[in-house]
Amino acid sequence: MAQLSQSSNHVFRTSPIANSIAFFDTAFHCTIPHHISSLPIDQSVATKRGLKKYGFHGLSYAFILRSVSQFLQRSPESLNLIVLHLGSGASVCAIKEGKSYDTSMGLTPVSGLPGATRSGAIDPSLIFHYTNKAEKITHDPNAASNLHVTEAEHILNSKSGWKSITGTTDFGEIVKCAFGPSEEEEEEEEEEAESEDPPRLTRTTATLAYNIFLDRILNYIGSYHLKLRAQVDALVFAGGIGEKSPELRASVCKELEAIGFPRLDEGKNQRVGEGVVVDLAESDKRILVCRTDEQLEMARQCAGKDEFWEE
Ligand SMILES: Nc1ncnc2c1ncn2[C@@H]1O[C@H](COP(=O)(O)OP(=O)(O)O)[C@@H](O)[C@H]1O
Ligand SMILES: CC(=O)OP(=O)(O)O
Ligand SMILES: [Mg+2]
Repeated sequence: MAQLSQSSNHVFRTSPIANSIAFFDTAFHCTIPHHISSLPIDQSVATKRGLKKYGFHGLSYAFILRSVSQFLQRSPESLNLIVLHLGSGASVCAIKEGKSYDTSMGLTPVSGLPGATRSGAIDPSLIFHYTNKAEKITHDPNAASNLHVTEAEHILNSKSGWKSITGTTDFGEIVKCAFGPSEEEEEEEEEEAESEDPPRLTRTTATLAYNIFLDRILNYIGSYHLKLRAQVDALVFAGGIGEKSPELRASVCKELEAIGFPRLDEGKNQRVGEGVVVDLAESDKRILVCRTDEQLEMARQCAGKDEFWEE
């Protein structure tokens, strides 16, 4: 938020007469049913402090829903989708009858899928393993203030994920290393690297990061497929990784054959054709890639407001 507000200040300074319009990346998820967005905690605390699942990447999901609806020539209200927005921050959304029904990020983007520097969902007690005063856990608020939990939160948000395992935030590099040619020399180097600090990109660390990501993605697809009662019109890949990694798409889709998704057309998967939405396999359950565009979604939502066109 600090970075965001700094860039807003820059805009106010450089373009003082321009209208400023704010978009909430959470707005798309306001349709998530109460029991899904609610946390199993004291409800009076939750309500008073606004503690619930908000979800993120909403602008991207809005763009994807509209684009897929146009591509399939079906109304958004008739569509059930499982959408994977896989970028530096990654999330999954179950769209039921054109509305967000569940999503993997929560109160903050740290929950759900792991990402470039985020841990994703973990056992919450893990944060106490990052504090040096964990033995002081207590209901006494004065003692609790010494726990340095904010540092643990920083570690889970900014010092975890791919960066913490491989030393890089670039998933493209991770894929190259995990699938690249294996050489003996490289393996020797890896053995040395394992005990090294900070973490380095080796075949072992790259494969671990890749397999963790795949495993967590499958957790959500399985869960959302069931929640949508197997009535899924399309699985959609989006975001930098979803759009550019044929390896990850192939790994995910191979597992999905078990729940009735079609076999991926490997030619189409390797060379995704032109267009905002591209089909990778034709069947009742489609597998699509969508080149998402959050900026265009904001511009489109602005352009749709009559008040901005009045003289
Ligand atoms: N060819 C590729 N294969 C796999 N991942 C890729 C490839 N090209 C880019 N990426 C990854 O896409 C991610 C960035 O995606 P993007 O949606 O732009 O993220 P964000 O908006 O969250 O910064 C980076 O992790 C980058 O490494
Ligand atoms: C919420 C989030 O992770 O955003 P981004 O994909 O831009 O990192
Ligand atoms: Mg992004």
